[in-house]
Amino acid sequence: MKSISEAYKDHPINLHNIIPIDFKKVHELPDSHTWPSLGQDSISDTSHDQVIPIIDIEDPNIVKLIGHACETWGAFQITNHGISISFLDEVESQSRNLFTQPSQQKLKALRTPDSVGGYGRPRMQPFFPKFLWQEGFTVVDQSATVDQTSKIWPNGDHTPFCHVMEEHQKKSKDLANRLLGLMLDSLEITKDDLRITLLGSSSSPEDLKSEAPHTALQLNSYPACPDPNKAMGLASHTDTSLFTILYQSSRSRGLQIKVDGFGWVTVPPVPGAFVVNIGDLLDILTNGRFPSAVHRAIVNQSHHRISIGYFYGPPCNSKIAPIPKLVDSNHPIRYRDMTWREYIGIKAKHFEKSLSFAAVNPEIRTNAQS
Ligand SMILES: O=C(O)CCC(=O)C(=O)O
Ligand SMILES: [Fe+2]
Repeated sequence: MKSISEAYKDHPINLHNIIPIDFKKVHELPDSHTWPSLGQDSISDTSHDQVIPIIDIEDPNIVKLIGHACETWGAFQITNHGISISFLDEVESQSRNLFTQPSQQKLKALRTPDSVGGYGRPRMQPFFPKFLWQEGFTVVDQSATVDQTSKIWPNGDHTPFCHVMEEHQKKSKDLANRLLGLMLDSLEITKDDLRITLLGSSSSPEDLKSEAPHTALQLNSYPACPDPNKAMGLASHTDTSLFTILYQSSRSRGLQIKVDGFGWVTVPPVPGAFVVNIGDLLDILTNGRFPSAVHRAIVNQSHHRISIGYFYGPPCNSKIAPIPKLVDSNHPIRYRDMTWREYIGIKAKHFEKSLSFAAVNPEIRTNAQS
């Protein structure tokens, strides 16, 4: 069975699209990074700030609150989750530390065209004619990360970074498990129902535990930008995860979610909170009940913004299909069965139209693609 990292190898990206510019040397927005058609669309409307709910994980109504947020917005912010602000500050500061290294050092950890982990531009880059104002570092495999970061920081200085990222992945995994349970409860779906869809009826509950979920930590860096209204951090997209747990630095706004009837809504940073957004895989598994959130990151002139996304996925050999209990005459089946690997292939080819390609009837579009 191929791993997901191996599945990505089937869809290599052009090297030109991987190497970020040296942002420190750029004082005017280059034409290569100027998005002419953004106009007013890039300006956030602060009056809509409170649309995406902020939920305390210890709230007695947590199941209802999470279910409502997922169905309505495909996203929410979660507080009181047990991961301390001081720890998150450390994760942010180690990420900042990596991105403030000289360009020639960071390039030593450049991901190869067919790999997921390491330093580089976002995987979505090839879908756009203009470059994004972003550089990223993806942590998938701990030993590869140790290897790559030891090239960025010679003399063993990579250890604190690697240690904190490993801890963050562990803590995020526990939180993701807890959130998944709450999301399923809100739909009256058990973990067994989910397991049978993902791994088949001959699998056992131990299989879901022993088959490690596929996860990745995505560190995003958006340096202060000379002309933010003409630049784009990460363009409109949905995540290829069950859901994503995102930490954003509290100093500057940047994340926006597209909401029907509102347009682009800014998700303001709440100190210590995570943004949770539904990804394509949970959209498919819930038969569209939890829509994958369309989102993007805009940039600003004064701050170097950092965000850290934990992409939570099912085991690598999973089948992705609507859970039968969520399909009935009122909720006709929206998506066809496929393996996760097949979906990665669809995404690599069709990007934002991927959910339509997974739909039984492509005319029935999810609101993830409006
Ligand atoms: O930086 C952000 O707020 C969004 C990051 C994001 O969407 C991603 O990493 O997929
Ligand atoms: Fe995203």
